[in-house]
Amino acid sequence: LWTDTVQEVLPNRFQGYLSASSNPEPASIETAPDTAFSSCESHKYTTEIVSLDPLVIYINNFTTHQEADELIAAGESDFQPSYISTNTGLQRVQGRTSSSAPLSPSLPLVQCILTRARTFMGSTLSPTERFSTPQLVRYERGQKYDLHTDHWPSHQVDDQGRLFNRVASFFVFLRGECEEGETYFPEVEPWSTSNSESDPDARLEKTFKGKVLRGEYKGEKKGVKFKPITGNAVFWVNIDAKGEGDGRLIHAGLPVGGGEKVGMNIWPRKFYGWEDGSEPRVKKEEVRWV
Ligand SMILES: O=C(O)CCC(=O)C(=O)O
Ligand SMILES: [Fe+2]
Repeated sequence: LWTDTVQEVLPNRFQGYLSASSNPEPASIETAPDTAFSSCESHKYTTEIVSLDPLVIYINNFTTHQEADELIAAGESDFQPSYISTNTGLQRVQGRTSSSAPLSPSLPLVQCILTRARTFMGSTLSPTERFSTPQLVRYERGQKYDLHTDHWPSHQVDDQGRLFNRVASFFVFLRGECEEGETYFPEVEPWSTSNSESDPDARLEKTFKGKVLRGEYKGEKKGVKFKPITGNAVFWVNIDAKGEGDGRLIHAGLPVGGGEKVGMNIWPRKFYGWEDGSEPRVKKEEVRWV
């Protein structure tokens, strides 16, 4: 039962339980309340496309308010000043003043949310392509995350020699009780502003009812920003079909004016071949997930 072949065909939420490194004693398996999985499977989200190219999708009710609170509670004791992940390791930078907490993917609720994200990704992820450890980010008054992209400028190499990158991002607003603090994409024009509308801002307001707004950069109207609303999420694609990073997805967490904003980063990873050409460094059956 504990072979990789079995793992590949199992739903994502069970894969962790069966990994070769985990204890296969059934008694040691942490079980989730039935409600966690049933609410997970029968998700209630709806979607609206903000931009087709690059692809940016607004997701209403990606989590329930209860799930959002439970996710925050799960990471509560692990918040640390935020770092960024670079080619040379983790770094503290002035441009990111929030605090962050990792969320263990083995927690049933976290697995549930990752399963939801995997289902959303449809056929774009293979069963062996996994998610980075999800991350909570918390901002208090004045805290922000300056313009950045979520993908690495060059693909990362896993311990098997495989190249990987963050193909897409979900940013989920888990607590939106704040002023300002929008997630801002200066290079993404919402579709309605490119239509021949006499007042694209009014049209945007009408379409998204205040959830999605025109942004402003150096005094000029530019791009799009998303208001933190508990349970809602923004999804976008970072890496194009050729495996190259799309700089148009540059974005920022604007400074929070007051109150508190908590978000959750979910980063699906895709593989982009092997570091040393096409040859795997290890035999295929020895490959373990990262
Ligand atoms: O806080 C936000 O609105 C965006 C956060 C973000 O982009 C990130 O953590 O990578
Ligand atoms: Fe980001």
